[in-house]
Amino acid sequence: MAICKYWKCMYWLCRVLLKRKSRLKKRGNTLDQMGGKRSVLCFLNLEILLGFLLIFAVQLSDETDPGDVTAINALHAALGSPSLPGWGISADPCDGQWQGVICNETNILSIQLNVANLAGELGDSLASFSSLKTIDLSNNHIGGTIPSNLPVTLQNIFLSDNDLTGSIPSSLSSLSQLSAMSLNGNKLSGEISDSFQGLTALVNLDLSSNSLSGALPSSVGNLSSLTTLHLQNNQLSGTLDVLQDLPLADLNVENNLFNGPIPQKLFSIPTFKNTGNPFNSVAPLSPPNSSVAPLSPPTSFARPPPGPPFFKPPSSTQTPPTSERKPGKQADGPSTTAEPSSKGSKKSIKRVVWISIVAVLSFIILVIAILLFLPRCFRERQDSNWSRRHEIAPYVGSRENRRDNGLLVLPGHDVEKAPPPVRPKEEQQPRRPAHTPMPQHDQENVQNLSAVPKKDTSEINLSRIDIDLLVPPPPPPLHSPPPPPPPLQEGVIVKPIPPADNTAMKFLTRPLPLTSVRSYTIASLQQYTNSFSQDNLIGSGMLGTVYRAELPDGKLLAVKKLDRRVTNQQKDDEFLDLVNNIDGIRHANVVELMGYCSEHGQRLLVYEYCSSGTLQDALHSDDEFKKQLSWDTRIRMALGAARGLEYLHEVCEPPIIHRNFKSVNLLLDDELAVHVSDCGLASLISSGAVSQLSGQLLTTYGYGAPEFELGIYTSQSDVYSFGVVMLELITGRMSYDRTRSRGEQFLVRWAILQLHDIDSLTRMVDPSLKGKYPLKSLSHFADIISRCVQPEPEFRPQMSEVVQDIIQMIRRESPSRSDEE
Ligand SMILES: Nc1ncnc2c1ncn2[C@@H]1O[C@H](COP(=O)(O)OP(=O)(O)OP(=O)(O)O)[C@@H](O)[C@H]1O
Repeated sequence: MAICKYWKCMYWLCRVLLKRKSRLKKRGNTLDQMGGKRSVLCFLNLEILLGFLLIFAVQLSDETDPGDVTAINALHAALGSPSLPGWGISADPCDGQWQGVICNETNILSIQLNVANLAGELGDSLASFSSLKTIDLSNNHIGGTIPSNLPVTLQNIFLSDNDLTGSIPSSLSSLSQLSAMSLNGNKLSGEISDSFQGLTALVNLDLSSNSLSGALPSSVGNLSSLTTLHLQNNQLSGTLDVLQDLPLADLNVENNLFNGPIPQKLFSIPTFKNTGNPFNSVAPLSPPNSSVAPLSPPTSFARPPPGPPFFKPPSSTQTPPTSERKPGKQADGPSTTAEPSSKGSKKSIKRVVWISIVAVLSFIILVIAILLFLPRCFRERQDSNWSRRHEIAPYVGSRENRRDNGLLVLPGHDVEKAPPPVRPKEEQQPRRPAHTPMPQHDQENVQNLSAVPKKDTSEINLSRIDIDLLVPPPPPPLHSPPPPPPPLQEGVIVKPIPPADNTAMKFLTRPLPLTSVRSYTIASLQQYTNSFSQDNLIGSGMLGTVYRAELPDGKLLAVKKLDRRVTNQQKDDEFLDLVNNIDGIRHANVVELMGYCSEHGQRLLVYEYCSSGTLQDALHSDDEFKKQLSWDTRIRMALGAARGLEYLHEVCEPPIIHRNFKSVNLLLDDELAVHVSDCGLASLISSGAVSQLSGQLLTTYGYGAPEFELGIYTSQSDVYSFGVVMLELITGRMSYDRTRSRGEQFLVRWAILQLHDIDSLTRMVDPSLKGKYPLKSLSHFADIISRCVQPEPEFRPQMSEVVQDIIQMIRRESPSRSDEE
C-alpha cells in the first residue's frame, strides 16, 4: 500500500511539474528575450529533482520509529503475547489497526490496555520507547516487578490493580514530565525510594493498597504540584511532616502505621483522611476537618478505574477507537523480539543515511536555485495576484475581561474543583462580558437562531431569514423556587467547599440539603425502564449507563445510572448538592435535569429525553439522517452549541467548565436543536475513578486541547473542543478516525493547515452537502474554527465572541441585512 502510494505520488508530481515545465517553457521564451530561458529550464529540472527527493524523504520519515516497533513487540512478548484486536495484522503498530496504541506521525505516544485481561510481565523494553507519554495497563493481572528503566518521556503511568511485586524503582527520578501515577492495588512492598526530587510536574499519585513500609522519603516534599496523594492501606510509618507544604487537595493516609503529631497545616486540606493510624495526641487525633466525612466531594485520584475497559460490551452509540472490539481467543500477536530488533536497527541506520543524503542534496539544490532565481522572484512578486488564496487574518479580538485571566488551572485547583457557591438560577441575572456587549436585539436573535427549525428535508435558507422578525422563544422553564434553606445548609453550589476557618462546622453532621428537584424512587424508575432492560439501554459512558424511561403518560425521560465507582465515595449530601447544582443550569441549549434518585446506594440522574440522538450519530452513523443536515442546519447547530457553552462559561456564576465537550455530548431534539449534555458533571469526571481516563479519552478521540496533556484544563480547553466539533460539522469527519491514513486520523491535525485556503477548504467540506453552501459563510466559519483550535489557550476566543461571530456570519448571509448596508 505504502509503496503504491509512493509511486502514485511520484507520478502525480512528474505530471504536475512537467506540465508546469512546458507551460513555463513558453514563458521562458519571453524571458529568453531578457536572457533567462536557459536558467528557467535549469531551474525546472532542479525543481523536479528536488520534488523527487523531498517525496522520498517524506516517505522515509513517515515510517514508525523502528525502536518503538521493537519495544512494543517486546512488551507484547513479555505480556505473554496475548491476542489483542488488530495487533499483528501488520508489522506497523501505528497503522491504526493496533487497538489501544496511539501514535503521532512516527512514534507511539500512548498504550492503553486497561481491563484487557493481560497477564505476564512488563519486561525490560519500556525504556526503548522514544516518545511514549501514557501507559495504561490498569485492571489486569500483570505480575513481576516495575521495570527499573522507564521512558523519560512518560507523563502518565497507570498500573493500578495488577499483581506487581517488588518495590517502586528509584529510576522514577528521571521522569521529569510525570503528571500522574497510579500503582494502587498491587503487591508492592519495601520502602518508598527517595526518588521524587525531579518530579515537580506530578499532580496525582496513588500508591494505596500495597504493602509498602517505612517512612515517607524526604524527596516527597519536592512534589510541588501534587494535589492528590493516596497512601492508604499500606504499612507506612513515621510522621507526615514531609507533606505539610505540598499543595494537596486530597490526602488519604488511612490504615497505615503513621505516628507522631499530624502537622496542623494538613488539616486545611479539603479532603484529608487519616483514620486507622497510631498518631499520638500532640495534635488532635481526628480533627473535625480531617475527617471521615469531608464536606467536599471526593477528589480521590485512582481507586480502581476499571472503565472504560479495553474490551467493553458493545454500546449502542459511540465507537471509541480503543475499546469496543472483543478479544480473539488465540494468541496471534506481532512477531517477537530478536528479529525485529536487529532488523529495526539496520533499517534505522539505512534510514538515517538516506535522510542525510537527501537533506544534503536538497540543501545544495536549494542554494543553487536561490542564487539563480532570486532576481526572477523579485520580478514575479510584482505581478502576483494569480492565486486567489483566502488568508485568515491574525486574531486581534479583545482579550480583556477573560474570566480566568488566561490563567491556566491545574487539576485540583481548577474552577470545577473548588468553586465558590453559585446562586440559584432564579436569582441569576444573565450577564454579558463587558467587552462584548450584546444588544437586546441580538439577544433575541441568538435565542431564535440557535433553535433549529423543524426537521424536514427542505433546506433552510438563512439568506431568507429576516432576523428582525424573529420572535424570542419562550424563556427556559423555571422550577418553582426552592424552599428557603435552613440556617446550617448551604445554598446551591457547584461543589461544596468546607469553610476553611471553621473546622467545627465540618465536624457536624450536615443535614441533607433541601432540593426542589423531583426525587424518583428506584421502584418507579425500574417500572419506567422495564427493569433497566437492554431494550431501553441507550448507551453508556465514563460515568454510567443511560436508559430510556417511559412515564405512564407516555412522556420519555433519559435515566443516567451512575456507576458505583464514580459515586461510592460521595455522601448523600454531596450528591444532593450536585443535583441542586445541575438543576441550577437552565438554558435552551443545555439538557435539562428532571429529577434524581438516591436510594440503596444507587445514584441516578433523570434528564429530559432528546429524541434525535447525538450529533455524533447524526454526522457519522446514519447517512439518511445526515441528508437532513443542510449547511444552514449545521450553522444553527453550531450556534446552539456555542450558546450552551457561552452560558456555562460566562453566565453561570461561578463559571462552569464542561470538561467533556464532544459531539456525543450534543444531543438533538425533534427539531434538531442542540442540547449540551453532561453539564455540571465535571466534579464527577475529575474525581478519582475517571479523572485519568477523561483526559486520555478526550485526547485519544481528538477533542483534547494540547494543554490537557499537562493536566491543565480551563474554559479555553472547552473552546478548543468546541472547535473540533465544529470541524466535524463542516467536514462530516470524525474527530479521530483510525480507518483513515495516518496523516488524516486526527481531524484537527489534518484540517488545521487547510482552514487558511479557500480551495482546500472547499475540498474539506462534507461531500454530503453536495456543494450547497455559501462560500463566504464557509470561509467565515473556518476563521472562527481556526481561532478556537489554536494551540495556545490564551489566543482562543471566549464563547461569547464565537456566538457573536456566528450571528454576524448569519446576518451577512441575510439579504434584508445586506440590503440595509
Ligand atoms: N438526555 C438524553 N436523551 C437521549 N439520549 C441520551 C441522553 N443522555 C444520554 N443519552 C444517550 O446515552 C449515551 C450515553 O451517554 P453518556 O452521557 O453516559 O455517555 P457519553 O456521552 O456517550 O460519553 P461520556 O461519558 O464520555 O460523556 C449517549 O451517547 C446518548 O446517546
